[in-house]
Amino acid sequence: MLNKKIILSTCALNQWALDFEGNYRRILQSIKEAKSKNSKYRLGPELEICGYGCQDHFYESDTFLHSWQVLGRLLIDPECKDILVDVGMPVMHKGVAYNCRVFFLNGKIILIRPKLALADDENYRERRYFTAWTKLKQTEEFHLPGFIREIVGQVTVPIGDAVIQTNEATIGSEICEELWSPLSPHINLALDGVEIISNASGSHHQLRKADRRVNLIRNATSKCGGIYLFANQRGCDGDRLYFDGCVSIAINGEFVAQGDQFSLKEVEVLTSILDVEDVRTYRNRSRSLQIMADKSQPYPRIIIDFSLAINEQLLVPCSQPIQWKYHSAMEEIALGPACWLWDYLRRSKQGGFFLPLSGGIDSCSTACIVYSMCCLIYMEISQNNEIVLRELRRIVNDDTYIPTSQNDICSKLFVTCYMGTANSSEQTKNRAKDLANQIGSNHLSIVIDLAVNAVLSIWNTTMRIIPKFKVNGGSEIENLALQNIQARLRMVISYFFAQLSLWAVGRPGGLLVLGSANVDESLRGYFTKYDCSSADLNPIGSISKTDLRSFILYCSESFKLTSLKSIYDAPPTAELEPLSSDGTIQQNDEADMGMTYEELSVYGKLRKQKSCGPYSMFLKLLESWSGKLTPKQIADKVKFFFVKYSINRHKMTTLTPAYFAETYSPDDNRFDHRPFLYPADFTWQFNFIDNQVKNLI
Ligand SMILES: Nc1ncnc2c1ncn2[C@@H]1O[C@H](COP(=O)(O)OP(=O)(O)OC[C@H]2O[C@@H]([n+]3cccc(C(=O)O)c3)[C@H](O)[C@@H]2O)[C@@H](O)[C@H]1O
Ligand SMILES: Nc1ncnc2c1ncn2[C@@H]1O[C@H](COP(=O)(O)OP(=O)(O)OP(=O)(O)O)[C@@H](O)[C@H]1O
Ligand SMILES: NC(=O)CC[C@H](N)C(=O)O
Repeated sequence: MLNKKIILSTCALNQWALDFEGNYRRILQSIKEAKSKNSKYRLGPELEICGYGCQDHFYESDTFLHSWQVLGRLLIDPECKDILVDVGMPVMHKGVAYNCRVFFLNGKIILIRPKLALADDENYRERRYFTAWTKLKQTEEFHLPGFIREIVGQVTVPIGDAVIQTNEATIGSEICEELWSPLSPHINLALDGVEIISNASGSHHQLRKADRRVNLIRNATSKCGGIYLFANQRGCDGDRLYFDGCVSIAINGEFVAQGDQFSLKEVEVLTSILDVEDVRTYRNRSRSLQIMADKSQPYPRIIIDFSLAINEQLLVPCSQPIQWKYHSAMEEIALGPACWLWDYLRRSKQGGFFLPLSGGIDSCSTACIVYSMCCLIYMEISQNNEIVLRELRRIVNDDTYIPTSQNDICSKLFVTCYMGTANSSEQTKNRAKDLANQIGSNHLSIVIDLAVNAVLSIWNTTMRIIPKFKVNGGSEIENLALQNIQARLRMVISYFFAQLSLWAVGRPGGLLVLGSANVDESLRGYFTKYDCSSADLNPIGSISKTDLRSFILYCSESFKLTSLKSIYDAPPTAELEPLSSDGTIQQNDEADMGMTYEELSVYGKLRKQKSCGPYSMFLKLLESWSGKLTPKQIADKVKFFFVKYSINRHKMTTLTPAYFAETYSPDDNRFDHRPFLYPADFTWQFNFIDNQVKNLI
């Protein structure tokens, strides 16, 4: 009986750069799962064999060799038969490295399809390692490595911009960035009658980005018709990025399957049953498409005698359209960094986290993210996720451990520590303690004055001149030095406690130190270099204070952490200067910085997202602030920001590796490449602004 219903699968895999063994295991599992659902085609993420984030390891011939070896194992595996498999790996052809898809079926390689448009902006550097294939709609012969020739019995296979024609439908690739680029291949593929477009991605999480992906896929398939499969990596594959799954299947502008964005599952396979005739009918109803399709130049077609349909499926209904469900930005902050921390923790083989908890917004947000990680672990274990339970048992060094709640997990994985000095208040100490009690962390409250005084007496006995706080008559430089020694000693003490805390309770290993400097503090340089923020990892390093404040409110409601209410209401303070005689806090972040966090957020976005130098920032703010401030006041604010930003830019070179979450991130290691020695008086730029101000008076 004529049957045009086909079964297709896509997947999200938690791959890890250079973990060939684990990557192989996850790929194989996804193929088995796809087959168990009767699927005839399985698509996986970009560069899934070696992991997307190998970076400069793509210069190493080993990375290519081991990728071929993994492919070889897949080719001979009986589990990989009777299904068209589409895997991602780097391939070198005539001495040129390409980022490729390799299609294989029943032990034979069908096609190697290199990426046409490489990702090179923001966090991506693909052109550093790969070359884009520019020979559109052309193929060449690829000479297979010797040990692969022996497995497949082929000497060469086609490499290039071709499509695969099965018995029912034609499949074409559009690899990740190709969807985001202006001349996306899906247009030409659709015009040439390709019904199935498969997108293998290595696409990272960014707050509020999911809808861009969804819109791109929806637009592509509603304009051109077609079935679209989106595969993606998920998890931390060894760097600051979190790849966020969101795999999906769409047809003719509607989604029929949606995968998780954040999850601790290592393998997720989505399968749909779709009718190819629906694509043809949809396209046939668009006259303009038909006229353009008539003129289309054909792709080279690799024809295989293979059916994507199975007859028994005739009575099974096709997958139906679904409404795409988005996470709110606050849920994204709670879930993305939590999943990233879990991957980092288990892969680093450490015993948990240590957090200096001050009772302020930033360190409390970090604590909430760790708590969110514990909730996810508990949920997975409750749903019988054996891998997560096995990993947790290994981390807590107890083969029989069965967690009773998220708080129970928190008590094993998380040490929080309030480190008071003479300048700390009872209020912040109690806030830290209350939050720790509610999340169940193993909380310490220590006093570090002994250490501060020890350093001061070394100075005093050596130099015989005693520095004083400003309130006691000291100068600016004395005041800063006395603050910085407290902050920096907290860092030294944190690492010491992190190293010994598990030893003290008879557990092996150590803890990872968490830092909690936010974007605005980093941008303004309002933190001490190598203080408590110089940690192993920072989950909130690319999130602004304004987003974190909303996050604290969100957590107080969704995790029922009532102690967060008073943390939200308290004005941010460093508590590094003396309290008043009645114990109240004198220091205030915004007064110290000379600007509000709200203003900083605006400057941060204009500087990075809108690429504003001093003059264009002045112009933009003139538009939005002119009702409440004079041009001179706006100019002064802009100049003040740029001076503070530029004299502190050197601090970005030592920033703790942070979860990448936002495009206003100032992280100079990957995302925001700028000098760290600036002509901070910006004479030319500021004079120009001043002249404009004169014209406006
Ligand atoms: N261009 C440049 N390239 C490389 N290094 C440069 C440099 N300019 C100065 N430096 C060096 O930088 C160092 C000064 O920077 P740093 O030691 O950070 O000290 P600094 O920036 O002077 O002071 C730290 C600031 O952070 C504030 N703060 C607020 C809230 C919390 C915390 C906290 O830590 O908990 C701190 C504190 O109130 C103070 O305003 C000096 O060693 C100086 O020589
Ligand atoms: N008393 C303290 N005990 C433990 N850690 C502290 C203490 N004070 C500061 N820290 C650590 O140093 C980091 C930087 O301090 P900072 O005052 O900038 O931030 P915060 O207290 O978390 O938040 P806020 O800016 O809202 O006060 C904190 O995030 C925290 O990890
Ligand atoms: N790997 C890629 O090609 C990434 C493409 C795209 N810019 C993204 O962020 O998803």
